[in-house]
Amino acid sequence: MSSSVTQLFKNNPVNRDRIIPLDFAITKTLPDSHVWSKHEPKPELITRPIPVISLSKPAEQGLLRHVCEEWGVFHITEHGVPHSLLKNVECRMKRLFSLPMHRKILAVRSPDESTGYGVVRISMFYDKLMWSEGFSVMGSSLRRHAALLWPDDHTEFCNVMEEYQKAMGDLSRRLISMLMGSLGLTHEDLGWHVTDITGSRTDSLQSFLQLNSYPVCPDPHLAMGLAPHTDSSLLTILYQGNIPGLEIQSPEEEGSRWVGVEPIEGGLVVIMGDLSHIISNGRFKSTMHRAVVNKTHHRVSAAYFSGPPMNLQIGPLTGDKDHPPIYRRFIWEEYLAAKATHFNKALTLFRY
Ligand SMILES: O=C(O)CCC(=O)C(=O)O
Ligand SMILES: [Fe+2]
Repeated sequence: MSSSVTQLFKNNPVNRDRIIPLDFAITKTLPDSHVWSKHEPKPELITRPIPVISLSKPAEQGLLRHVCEEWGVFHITEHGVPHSLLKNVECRMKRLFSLPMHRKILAVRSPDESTGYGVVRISMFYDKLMWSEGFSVMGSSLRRHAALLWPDDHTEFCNVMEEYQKAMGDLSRRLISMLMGSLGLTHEDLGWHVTDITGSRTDSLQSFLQLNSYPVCPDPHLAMGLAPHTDSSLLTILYQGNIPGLEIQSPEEEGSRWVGVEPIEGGLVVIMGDLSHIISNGRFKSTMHRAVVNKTHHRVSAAYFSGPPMNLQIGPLTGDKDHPPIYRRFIWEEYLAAKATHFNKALTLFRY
């Protein structure tokens, strides 16, 4: 991502005490700092299967628009990312997060940085702490941080993560084309709707990889893995292995119920981000989601966020006169800055 994003994090530093997670490996009871339910009662959970879209069946593209409007989250299968790569990523993540705390701390991100080891950035919006830790990768930060963790032995980790980022980049581009297609738009239209301030078209994606770790929790019903949020991306591709934990807000009863997104073997989860909601003029949902923890399994997930270059102007597709744009035009960087300050209220600031 551009240096202006780095600047964005510099302008919104996080208190250093709040970056280093608890040493979960030696914590046998849930400390008060991590007790959420007294603070925010957990709504009842319901189970409803999340739609599955096979990328090998072009006919299913027709389903896509409906699924994006209704759910904003879906599984994809036959996506072309080798199963062995997914398993390798999972295994490397487990190896990273199983390091002793004194090693992980060597790669801790500094208060004004976006990359490295630490709690997720949204922690700064909550009094309570989450039962999770993360490793954020952007641009060239991967090799720098991995070398701090494993001075003599980081090449394989970096190779796997780079291969994964490449696969996710290709898949993101393919999904974005499909999503535009489902709105009746061509790639050319995407150029028109996503043009830079000088008016020229660009195809390069900006991306960010967030590795999440949710250690085994002594009291999962009182803890929170990752607090409810929407993603600031165009779309996010999530690999969650085979341990459940991701939950989305029920499409029927916003705010009151959560639906568990059960992993499907070899599948990936696609989450529509705020930018898709805006580009589709509010049609596509950027669904509120969260991650819960469990008592028996260490869960890891890899979230790949993608979006347009930072200085590109984006805005709703010019609808017809019955559906005038409900959001103003802006650049992604502006949106991220608003999100860094106003978190879940940022979207409303861009409404007409
Ligand atoms: O770990 C998960 O299931 C969710 C991760 C997520 O929502 C995120 O990293 O933004
Ligand atoms: Fe997310």
